[in-house]
Amino acid sequence: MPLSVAVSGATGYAGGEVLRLLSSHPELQVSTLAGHQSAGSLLGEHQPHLVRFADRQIVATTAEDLAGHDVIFLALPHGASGAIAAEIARLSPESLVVDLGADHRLVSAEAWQKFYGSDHPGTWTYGLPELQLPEGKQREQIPGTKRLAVPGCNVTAVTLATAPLLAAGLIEPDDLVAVLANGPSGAGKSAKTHLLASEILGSASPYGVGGGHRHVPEIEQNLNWSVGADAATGPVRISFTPTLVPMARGILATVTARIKDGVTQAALRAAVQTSYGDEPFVHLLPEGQWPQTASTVGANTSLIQLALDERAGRVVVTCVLDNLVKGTAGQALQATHLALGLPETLALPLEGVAP
Ligand SMILES: NC(=O)C1=CN([C@@H]2O[C@H](COP(=O)(O)OP(=O)(O)OC[C@H]3O[C@@H](n4cnc5c(N)ncnc54)[C@H](OP(=O)(O)O)[C@@H]3O)[C@@H](O)[C@H]2O)C=CC1
Ligand SMILES: CC(=O)N[C@@H](CCC(=O)OP(=O)(O)O)C(=O)O
Repeated sequence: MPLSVAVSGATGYAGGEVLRLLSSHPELQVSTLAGHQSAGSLLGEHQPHLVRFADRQIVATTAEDLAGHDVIFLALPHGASGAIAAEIARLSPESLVVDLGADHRLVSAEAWQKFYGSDHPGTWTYGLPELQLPEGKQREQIPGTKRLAVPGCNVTAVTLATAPLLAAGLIEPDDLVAVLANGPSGAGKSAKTHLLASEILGSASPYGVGGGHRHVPEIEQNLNWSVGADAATGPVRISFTPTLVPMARGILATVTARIKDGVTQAALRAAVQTSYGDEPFVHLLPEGQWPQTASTVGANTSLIQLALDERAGRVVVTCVLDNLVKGTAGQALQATHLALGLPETLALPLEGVAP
């Protein structure tokens, strides 16, 4: 018998993508769709592409309505999942709760307070299966967990690009620079002036510049883990600059790092290939072939390439993914499978829809 699922944030980009991926899932069946302002309306009014769910009514997001399902996806704005998750824990402790927002990702309460400006809601099992740790992968922490905190698109792309090189000791941890091209869907569906078509078409603009973006502590946390250091006080330092560009979906992350003396291109490639060679969703491309965001649209796939810039003494690593799939909903479903003991790749698309 399929497991029952509730999806909150069903009218949003992330919740909608969870629904798309669940629409023909063999083991998980969507029972409840929850929203906020849309409560009482039909999903088809908000997500016309999700035809199988078009006539399903949206309920308000309450712990009572979400409790009792085997799996509960929380795709809510930052800060909204902490309170409802606490209520769900009381009403429905056996449910697997999967948070697609940031509320339960950070270990450091101090970092949460500084970058999100509220009390720390807590720390759950981190849902990035391919994260390279000094020994093994983050995947090993996930089976059996009842609480999953799934990282978002920026953090996933930068972490996947960098962790294998750090874990292998090939790059300096305190001199990392990441510049990203980001599609506006990463900012969600709710109306924002800077995301109007008239603002983004034919233009590119940086944001969160100068170390202030809330993803800095999360990236540093993950990369500190990759070298076996404390999440908040470890040696990793990154300069992180995202850039809004006119493509609906996608992330292109370019990370550069100072290499340690004597490190070769072959050693850099070997570290990434060793880490991801057996991974279904993360792929190092053949030498000289550079990844394009279009190749991952709709897929739970991340593509990576690197080159040694000998004159600069730095490695350049690029990583692309679809922010709504490997950067959110696909990753959430992948980690959910691991938590439930289902096959990790179930119902997750590997191929994109380019062009
Ligand atoms: N977009 C992306 O690429 C990524 C998003 N995420 C994370 O996923 C989460 C959702 O993002 P996204 O889907 O993009 O956002 P959207 O703005 O597209 O959707 C937000 C959803 O949350 C609902 N909602 C709004 N306020 C509340 C509230 N107070 N209580 C309950 N529900 C509420 C909305 O319902 P209604 O429409 O009915 O008001 C809507 O369904 C965020 O935490 C985001 O950081 C993570 C990685 C990438
Ligand atoms: C274009 C844009 O604004 N993108 C978002 C990406 C959001 C994301 O990665 O989600 P989480 O915040 O849940 O991690 C940003 O840079 O903040």
